[in-house]
Amino acid sequence: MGEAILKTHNLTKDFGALRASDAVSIDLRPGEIHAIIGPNGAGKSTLIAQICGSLTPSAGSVEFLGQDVTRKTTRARAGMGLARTFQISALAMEDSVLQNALLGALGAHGSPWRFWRAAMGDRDLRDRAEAALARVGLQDAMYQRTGALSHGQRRQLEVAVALTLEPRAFVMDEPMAGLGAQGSKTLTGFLDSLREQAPILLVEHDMDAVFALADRISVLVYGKIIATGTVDEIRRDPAVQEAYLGAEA
Ligand SMILES: Nc1ncnc2c1ncn2[C@@H]1O[C@H](COP(=O)(O)OP(=O)(O)OP(=O)(O)O)[C@@H](O)[C@H]1O
Repeated sequence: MGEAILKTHNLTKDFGALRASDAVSIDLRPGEIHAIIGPNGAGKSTLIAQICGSLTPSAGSVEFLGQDVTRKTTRARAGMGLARTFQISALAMEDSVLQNALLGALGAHGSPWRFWRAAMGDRDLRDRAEAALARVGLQDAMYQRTGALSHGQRRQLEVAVALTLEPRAFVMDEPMAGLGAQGSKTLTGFLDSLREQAPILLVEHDMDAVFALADRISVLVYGKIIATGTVDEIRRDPAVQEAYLGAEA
């Protein structure tokens, strides 16, 4: 695997006396799914928020595509191709699937009606939106109301929206949350193929999904990375078993 696309260097975040991220250094390499796991309150969301720019670190830095982006806004990072998905659904439920993909392509969520009318007429944007929908398997649902999609299909649409921006890396926050067993299985298969498009930093509680998908896993406990390795290495690691996986492993 080549040079890392995304890296953190000693990323640290204090909330008063609580150190929620403690000198976290991880990287995301081309073509991989790197999962971050850890018990509730371990600092997974805090870490992702600093990587994406919605939370300022107390110390340390974030590097994306070889650039130090620690001081860049969320929007600037997104513009460079850092695609965050699934944290809060940004989909407009009353709009059609195609409209949502188009608005993503336009980077214009929340823009007035006349903007999207213009977007519908823009062949290039429309091609990009349609290609992204085809990529996630939603080409037949293009004209459906987004609110009528299943939870799993909405996740796929969120990925399509992200794809229209030609992402260089995905950061995914619990994509399996709220999906049933079948939905998780379908989404797992889909994410498996998505890593070729752009590598995925995946925070996920569903261990079946993590073990099925991850090329590498990092285990976060009390804000610190206690181990990084392949699925087998992590399953066998005594410190990980003690701190987190227990009988599950
Ligand atoms: N804005 C904040 N102010 C104060 N403390 C915070 C804040 N955000 C998070 N924390 C604390 O930081 C620690 C890490 O929280 P975080 O939400 O990052 O963990 P997590 O691993 O994402 O948990 P979960 O798996 O439950 O989502 C927790 O002790 C939490 O209470």
